[in-house]
Amino acid sequence: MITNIETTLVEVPTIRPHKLSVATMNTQKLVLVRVSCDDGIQGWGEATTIGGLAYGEESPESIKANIDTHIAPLLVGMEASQVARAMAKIRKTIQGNRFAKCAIETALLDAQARRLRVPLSELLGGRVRDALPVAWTLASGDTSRDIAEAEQMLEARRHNIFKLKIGLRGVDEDVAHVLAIKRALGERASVRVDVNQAWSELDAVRGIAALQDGGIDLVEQPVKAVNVAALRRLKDRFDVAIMADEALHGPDDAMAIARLDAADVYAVKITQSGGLTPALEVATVARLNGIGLYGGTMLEGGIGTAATAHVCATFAELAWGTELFGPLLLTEEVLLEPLVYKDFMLQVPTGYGLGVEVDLDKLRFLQRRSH
Ligand SMILES: O=C(O)C[C@H]1C=CC(=O)O1
Ligand SMILES: [Mn+2]
Repeated sequence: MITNIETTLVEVPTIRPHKLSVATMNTQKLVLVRVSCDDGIQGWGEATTIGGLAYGEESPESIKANIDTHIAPLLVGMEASQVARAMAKIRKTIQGNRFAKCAIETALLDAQARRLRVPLSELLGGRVRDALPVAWTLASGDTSRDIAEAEQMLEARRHNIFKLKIGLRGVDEDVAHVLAIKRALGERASVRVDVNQAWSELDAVRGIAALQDGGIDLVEQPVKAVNVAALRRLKDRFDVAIMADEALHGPDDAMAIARLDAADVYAVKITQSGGLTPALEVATVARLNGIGLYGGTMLEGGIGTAATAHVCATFAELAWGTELFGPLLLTEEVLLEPLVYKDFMLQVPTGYGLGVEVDLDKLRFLQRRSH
């Protein structure tokens, strides 16, 4: 039986400013959820988002309030091992709140996988891989600093895929910045861009033409999320891969975008999808429509990152790898043992459940420091 659900907000500084077109992050606010059950088993989930309300319509504070006030009371007293039944009740009763639902589903599945003594991936159909390629985002805002950072990552064999955040500056300035980095790294790395919706369609036509010529491999969400028609026109016009990110809010969007043939690649995010099960559905829609997969992040800490890793470990094809580097952007670790990154890959945890243990002392310390 589910006996208690607790949500915790902790604010952690990033290792350097992380500049996106929608926000500059100097800290990240982690939203963590713990579900306790009467058999003594606990499960953890995460509902971290980016930039307060700058990126999406759920804020860390609204997620906490809605879980505490509206979602937890629905669940307490329910049978903890019946995860699908619990989630069906929430999905029927609660509109929206995808991030909150994701954290709850993650925690329930973590608890259930621990109960069954299997890694979470085995509850999701079973893993076909134990390690995932992992990109790093260069977003210091400074070209030479970004190049130095990329060189360090290549040298350490931690990342050889780089995603550049653009859209804050003018198109020409951004293109010059990206192409300078691509020239410096050459064939040693895959260089991709994420515009985070900042461009008009005309900007995108100009920008993508130059990026494609310069050897950039992928362009993520160049135009507004709602403008799926423009995304489709860009996909038709260019050979470079076009990825849908903010346009994807779960399986229904995945279906709609696939019907319009508007993207080459989907960024699968468990939070944006509303949970692990709907994220798997997004991936299935992609597979059935010949759309490539990429494991996305909302720059979560170790819990959300591990959860996505278990999901991505079940994908037969993962042509574009992942960007599951969230914990590496933070100055503080919330896990007792950090996730393992080596040889350009994130190792998918092998222990029961998420396969990660939360450092409760660290969490208390971070909580005190956040207030
Ligand atoms: O993809 C996004 O839009 C959000 C996020 C993922 C990596 C990163 O640096 O920012
Ligand atoms: Mn993105």
